[in-house]
Amino acid sequence: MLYQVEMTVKLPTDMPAEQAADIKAAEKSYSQDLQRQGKWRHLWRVAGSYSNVSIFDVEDNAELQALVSNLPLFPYMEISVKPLCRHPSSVRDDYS
Ligand SMILES: O=C(O)CC1=CCC(=O)O1
Repeated sequence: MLYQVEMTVKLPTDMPAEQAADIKAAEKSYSQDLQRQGKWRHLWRVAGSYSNVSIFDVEDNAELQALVSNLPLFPYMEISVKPLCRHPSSVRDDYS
């Protein structure tokens, strides 16, 4: 199943810079691993913000919940999820 996930990062303003850098590095490593597995299909920055729009390709709601809740930045993000299905006018054949 495909999901559009929008994540907005809200780090506490008083978080030490080194701690923030460590969490961001862990987030990058975690997300790149999922991208290489094909589970995190797209990762786009929303221009002008500290938000991203991502497309996940996972088995079901439970797998999405597991992956997203393990994000190192999860405690510091607002997240919205929209399930996607194929558009009848789409000419692409590389997703279901
Ligand atoms: O910077 C972000 O949008 C948060 C994030 C998600 C994956 C990643 O590497 O950073």
